[in-house]
Amino acid sequence: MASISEWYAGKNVLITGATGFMGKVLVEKLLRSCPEVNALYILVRPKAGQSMSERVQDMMKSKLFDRVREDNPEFHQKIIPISSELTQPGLAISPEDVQTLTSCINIVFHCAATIRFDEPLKHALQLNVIATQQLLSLAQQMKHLQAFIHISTAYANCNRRHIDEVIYPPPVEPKKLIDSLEWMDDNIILDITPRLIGDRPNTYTYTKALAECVVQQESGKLNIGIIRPSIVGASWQEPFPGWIDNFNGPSGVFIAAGKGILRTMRASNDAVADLIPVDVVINLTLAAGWYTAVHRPKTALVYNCTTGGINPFHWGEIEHHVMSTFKRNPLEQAFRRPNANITSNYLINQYWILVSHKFPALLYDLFLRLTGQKPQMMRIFNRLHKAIGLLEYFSSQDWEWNSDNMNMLMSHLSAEDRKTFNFDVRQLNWPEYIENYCIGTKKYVLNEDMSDIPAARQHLRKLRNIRYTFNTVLLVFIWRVFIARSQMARNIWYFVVSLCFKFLSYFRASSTLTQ
Ligand SMILES: CCCCCCCCCCCCCCCC(=O)SCCNC(=O)CCNC(=O)[C@H](O)C(C)(C)COP(=O)(O)OP(=O)(O)OC[C@H]1O[C@@H](n2cnc3c(N)ncnc32)[C@H](O)[C@@H]1OP(=O)(O)O
Ligand SMILES: NC(=O)C1=CN([C@@H]2O[C@H](COP(=O)(O)OP(=O)(O)OC[C@H]3O[C@@H](n4cnc5c(N)ncnc54)[C@H](OP(=O)(O)O)[C@@H]3O)[C@@H](O)[C@H]2O)C=CC1
Repeated sequence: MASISEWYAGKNVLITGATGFMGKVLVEKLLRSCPEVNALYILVRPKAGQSMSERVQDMMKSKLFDRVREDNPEFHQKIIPISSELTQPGLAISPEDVQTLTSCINIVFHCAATIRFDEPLKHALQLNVIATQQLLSLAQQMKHLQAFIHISTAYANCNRRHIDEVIYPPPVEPKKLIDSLEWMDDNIILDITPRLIGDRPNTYTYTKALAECVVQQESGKLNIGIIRPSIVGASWQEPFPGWIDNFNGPSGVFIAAGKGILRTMRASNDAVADLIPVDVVINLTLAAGWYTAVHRPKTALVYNCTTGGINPFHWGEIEHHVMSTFKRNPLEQAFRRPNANITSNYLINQYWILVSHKFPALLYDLFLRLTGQKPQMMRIFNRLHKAIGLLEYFSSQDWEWNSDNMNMLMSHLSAEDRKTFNFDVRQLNWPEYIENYCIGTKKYVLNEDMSDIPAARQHLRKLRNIRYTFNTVLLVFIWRVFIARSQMARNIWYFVVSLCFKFLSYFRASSTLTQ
């Protein structure tokens, strides 16, 4: 049987969400490990004043593509951007492009989605569900299509504790919801959203569950695979360790902790931190594409792509390794020395928010005002609290995912494919991974230079001295207020001093006797 890269040789691949975090890694891996692939058609929209082609040019220039560029400087010729806005009817693809896609595509990877937890329901539905529906209709017209791979999330069914590799009944019939929301006013939708999402924490997980159902309903005669990654983090090995380019999920939390801004967060020390490296997810996705096309399973196969059941690591351990990495490799211009703690206790967390977040922010903003600058720290903390508030649901509890299909897929790979498309997370060394992850946020998200680490360490020493000075001043102040003004405090103070004196005299006398 042909190896995975042999199978991709000569194939035309359609990718949605190719400008996103996972999409980019998918494009890079395909070009690097399947160099004979014929063409990658990517659906891209213009954004933030940049045209579609400018965005694709920028993407190809990024560091992520360094290894591909080295192997094949002409790699960009294999990337064919197609203008598309997924929220528009017909995905806003021109009739000529539809013609091209339906006549040549062999495999589709659907990565595009809105992953914002606070997305209004109507928009999340439009992108995560209706766009998926439209893409499936387009796929039905593709004459040479061999597989359709949909990227879902392991948290689509996070209202269950144990999650099997099956498509669960949807919380509501997607078509009925689409029809109802079409005529409803935005304010009414906002009001009924909590009732609709029920025991799911946000519109993201809710619409991703509906999307899985749509994939099942609209699949017709297509060969379908569904990948459900848990919390996707920086790369483990490929194209180089620690690659990450966004603030999503844990990355933003790590950065905020490394900058000394985040001091406390609600999370359970003992809960499994189900992080999965992005290269693992992409290797599994490509292998699943190959398997789906070659073996044509009778029903859509779901792959839970998680680490918790295979090689568990906990939030408490993550906290320890993140802090120790950022102490050794500090971020530039930290606000305070990194010292974040997680706790599952609501009141303790609120106390530390007050003492370690709000109070320093107030002081710093006061300092900024006094020096004629614009106060900004309180605003930053408010945004941070909103973001971590949305993540706490995932860091405070455990889920169990069945991963039989992931194991089954691995057993079908040749020894060579298992190396090239490695998704065996038993080999993952967590402390090393977390260290590379944190360094990756420094290098690739914040674009900080590793050669500036001595200066960053010097800055941390300065912050430590400021803290010591501040604590000393505070102590003297307390002395003045309480000890100097109250007779009882003075008595206690004299009692403590005389006790220390007696202890010292006793210690001196006994050490003279033993000589
Ligand atoms: C040591 C402790 C260990 C414990 C550690 C526990 C970790 C516990 C993780 C659980 C993780 C679950 C993950 C579920 C698994 C999925 O299924 S994955 C899907 C993951 N999705 C996400 O993570 C999306 C979550 N994010 C959101 O929903 C929205 O970004 C938020 C949080 C509501 C914020 O919205 P917003 O205030 O409108 O801000 P947003 O537009 O996103 O960003 C504004 C700007 O701030 C920047 N920014 C965002 N965050 C930051 C930041 N932290 N710092 C600096 N800048 C930032 C952005 O880059 C952006 O810059 P510009 O592009 O404007 O230049
Ligand atoms: N990141 C994670 O931790 C996890 C992600 N997933 C799933 O993986 C997939 C990819 O996620 P990730 O790469 O992190 O997400 P990103 O937000 O990084 O990427 C989303 C992609 O979708 C595209 N997109 C969004 N809206 C539109 C639109 N209206 N028209 C055209 N394209 C659009 C974006 O394009 P543009 O650049 O133009 O905005 C971008 O390419 C998603 O399906 C997500 O649900 C699952 C589990 C965890």
